[in-house]
Amino acid sequence: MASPIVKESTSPEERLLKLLSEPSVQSLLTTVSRLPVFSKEMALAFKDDLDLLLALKQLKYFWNLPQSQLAILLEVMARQLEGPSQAAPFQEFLRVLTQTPNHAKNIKHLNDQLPAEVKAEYLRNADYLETADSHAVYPTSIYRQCDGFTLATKDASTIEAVMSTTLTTTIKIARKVLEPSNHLLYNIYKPLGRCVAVVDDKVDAIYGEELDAYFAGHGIEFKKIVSSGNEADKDIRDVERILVSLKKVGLADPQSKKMAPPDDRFVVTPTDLMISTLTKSQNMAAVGEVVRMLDGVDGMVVKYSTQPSEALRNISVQTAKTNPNWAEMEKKGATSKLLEAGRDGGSFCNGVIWPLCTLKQLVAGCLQLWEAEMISGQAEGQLLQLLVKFGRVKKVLDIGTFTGYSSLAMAEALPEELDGSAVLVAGRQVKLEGSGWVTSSLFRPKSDHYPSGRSRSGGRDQLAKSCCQGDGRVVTLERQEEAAKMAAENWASSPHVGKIESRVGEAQALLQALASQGESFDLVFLDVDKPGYFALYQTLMETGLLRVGGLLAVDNTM
Ligand SMILES: C[S@@+](CC[C@H](N)C(=O)[O-])C[C@H]1O[C@@H](n2cnc3c(N)ncnc32)[C@H](O)[C@@H]1O
Repeated sequence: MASPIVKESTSPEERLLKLLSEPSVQSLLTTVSRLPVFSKEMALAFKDDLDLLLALKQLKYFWNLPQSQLAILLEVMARQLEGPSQAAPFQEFLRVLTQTPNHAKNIKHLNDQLPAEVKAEYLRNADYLETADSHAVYPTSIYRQCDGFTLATKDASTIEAVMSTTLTTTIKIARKVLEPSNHLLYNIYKPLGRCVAVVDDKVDAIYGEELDAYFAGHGIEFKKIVSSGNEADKDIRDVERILVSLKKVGLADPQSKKMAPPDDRFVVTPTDLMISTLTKSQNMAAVGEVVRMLDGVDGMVVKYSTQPSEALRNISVQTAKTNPNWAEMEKKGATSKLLEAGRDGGSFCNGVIWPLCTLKQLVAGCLQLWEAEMISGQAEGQLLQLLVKFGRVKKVLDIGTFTGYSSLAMAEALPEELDGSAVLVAGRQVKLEGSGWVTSSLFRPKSDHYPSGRSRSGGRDQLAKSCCQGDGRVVTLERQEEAAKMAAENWASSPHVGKIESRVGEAQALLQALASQGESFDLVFLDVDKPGYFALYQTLMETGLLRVGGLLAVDNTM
């Protein structure tokens, strides 16, 4: 069995592939994978060689075992069946294999590198096991086996189910386990890459240093969770504390993976806030259930609410994709300030672009993505559209443009026809009565709007005015020139672009200017820096910018 692994001229991985391609090894592995290794019969059959029984119990799962663990198990097999001399080559092979970066990767990952006929044979076995003994190819743990079956009446009004779980464990009583030459712990933890140990403070006081030295000496990451060894402290709270510590080092029940560790949770939305508060609570079982429910809310809303237009979807995608530019621009001095979420930390934004950038990426602390999170997105966009339609709104003030999502969402819901002199059509073209087609780039904002300083012809001005000051209109305010620019690019492909007028500057100053022009709006959407809300609210009320009977929607207030 050992011959393929002793050819020292080839890499350990190549030797392992050779070993797996050996007909006798392939036959051994596929046969063992089909054995009922946890059964009483099997235990009794190997009662005189428990080391072999233990190796077989694990070898059954060879497909999902780390490469180095397979090497260890084959060494045990060789030793138990053929004697120490046959096992020796495996020890040397294990030494070189564990120095390769991939030794902790599962055997099934080698699949594609195997010769075609060998690979086909392993896959045939995996296919067979998938139905005959699915746990053998999809184990949740190699120490646990679950089974069950259900019977149902034809109309499924009665269902009878039987379920079982079988656990197996190995207890070894050994001396000098922490001596560097003792491989008992090494054989278990080296293939896994790390060891997490729960020890009481007495054990830590006596053996702590030796434990540290053993794992450090073997190059195995070691995490120690020390708890009180006093009898008086051993109650359910101690168990909970240990479980929380295990979760912190990344050992959680795979079923509860969605419950992000509290320290990592990036708090953005009110839902996040609830989740992070709950996960810090003590009663983890009940809390876990609630957290999972809350965690699913955003996804559910996105999935089941009306889907956004292509143009709005593109804004989400573009914002996520181009957002890293913000930090770059900040470095180059192209923006004067980072957007408010990064500065005051008090901004709550909607997490609707989560499908595009995962929470993990956000947690990675990358400010750029944090900023991308400021987009209002699908759920809020739909609500804003609903408000516009139900309120028969014609004039909207959008305070906080960012990359233009809320402006376009509301523009889409506004009445289509403007003032009769121009009709918006798909794409970027408009038809003037008595004239040909003209592109909507003619709807260039006024010089104090974004983008500023471009030349305009009188006719174009008139057209821009007639469209922007027609029945359906969104005026949107943004302090960041770059954000406003991005928004303008995002709207460009929408047939509703002509309804949007972008103004760049501090919201308070822009509001005063609008008020002095005698403007008033049916709907105001306030979505800027949260500490500034109250002053802006006062201006809106005192200047009449929000018409009597108008509607004020304020983001992130719940
Ligand atoms: C939460 S985002 C707006 C999101 C946007 N409504 C959407 O639908 O995607 C807030 C935006 O307001 C801008 N902003 C924050 N405080 C401002 C202020 N005082 N005046 C003008 N703009 C401001 C920020 O630069 C940022 O782009």
